[in-house]
Amino acid sequence: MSVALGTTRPLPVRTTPVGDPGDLLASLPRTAPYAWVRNGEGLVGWGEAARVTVPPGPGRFAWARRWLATMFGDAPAYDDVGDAVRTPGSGPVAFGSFTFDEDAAGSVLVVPRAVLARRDGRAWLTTIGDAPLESFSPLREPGRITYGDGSLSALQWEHVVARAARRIRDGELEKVVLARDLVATAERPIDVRLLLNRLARRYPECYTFSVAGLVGATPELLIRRTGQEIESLVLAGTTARGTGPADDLARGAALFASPKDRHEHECAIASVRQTLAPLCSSLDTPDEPELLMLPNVQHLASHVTGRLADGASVLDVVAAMHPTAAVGGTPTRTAIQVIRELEGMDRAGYAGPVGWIDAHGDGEWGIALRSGLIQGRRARLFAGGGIMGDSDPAAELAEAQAKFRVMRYALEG
Ligand SMILES: C=C(O[C@@H]1C=C(C(=O)O)C=C[C@H]1O)C(=O)O
Repeated sequence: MSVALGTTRPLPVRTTPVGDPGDLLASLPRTAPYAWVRNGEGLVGWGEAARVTVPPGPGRFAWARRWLATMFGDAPAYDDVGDAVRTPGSGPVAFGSFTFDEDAAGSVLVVPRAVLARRDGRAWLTTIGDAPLESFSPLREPGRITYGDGSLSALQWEHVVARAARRIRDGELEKVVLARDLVATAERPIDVRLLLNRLARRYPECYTFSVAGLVGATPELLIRRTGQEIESLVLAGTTARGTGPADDLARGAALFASPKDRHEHECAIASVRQTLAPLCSSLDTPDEPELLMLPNVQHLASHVTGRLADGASVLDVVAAMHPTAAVGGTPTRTAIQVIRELEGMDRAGYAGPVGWIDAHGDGEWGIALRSGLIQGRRARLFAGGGIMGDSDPAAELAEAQAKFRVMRYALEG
């Protein structure tokens, strides 16, 4: 069965099971795709059945929620959204990217015309409308990549870090996350699909994403909602990879024992606990973090699980959580003010929520880290880290450089 999507432009929606589609990312026909993939599972989409720019301001998530209700209806019956698969991510889906700063323009929601998905051995295809789907266009290499400073040079950014650390020592705040940008320019237009393929291959444990030009592979899951169950992976505290297994182990042990990094992590966990607790009937946050080893860095990581007390959608939970202290700071309001004052750049969607939501309010949203904003031949790349009172500017710069490696690899191969 198929029904109308939206009120002004009714379009038929159909979700049907399909055989194993192989590599989801290899199925993308065009260069401006939507993606959310980890370990070969997830959703990819293309085409646009509907797209909206979310107005900035404190009510932006509520606005987005209302827009979704007019598009999908409020908790519709599966038959009413043409959904024969009936699982999180089947039926119509919106991909979204929200700017880090609620006052910045550029948050978007897009309902792709086609979504291909795989989870737990099942695969399905959702289509919206009756027009034929786009045909495949070959992948394009971007050619040579050159890099330039974004808003601040490395040296200027180190000064900014030093100023932030001083303000923390003076007692104005406890933690602030500062980032910088680099501008990459390619010889030819950048084919986002090529970046996605490289990211997913090199960083299978991360969420490889693409929404409206924002592309990356983030290790940080802000929130997953599956019915009443929620999950989050909180990261804060970072060290580089070692020169070999023994060095990795030694660096990991030093990170685990570092009071600066443990304090930084505790700020992030506390902010997540504080925002999730009122929404949950049960919430489990580990007493101690674990080590997450990625190809470029190691992080302190805490896996948080809980059960929602009422019918909050994944976007309601995103609204409550963003920005966590992993990307903002502690206390949140002061940290946001310090970021606005010191960073000297617009973060756009970097460190903002990115992900998808279905018609039943289930979905997965990450924090858009290890990412870049792709526009034609240009890419703005972003990376940063948590600054504490005893932060060493040179070490923070080195940490940001290690994080930039993700997108540099995506561009250069
Ligand atoms: C800010 C970034 O990452 C965040 C900061 C971290 C840290 O300072 O240790 C670790 C993981 C992320 O929560 C980034 O990747 O740009």
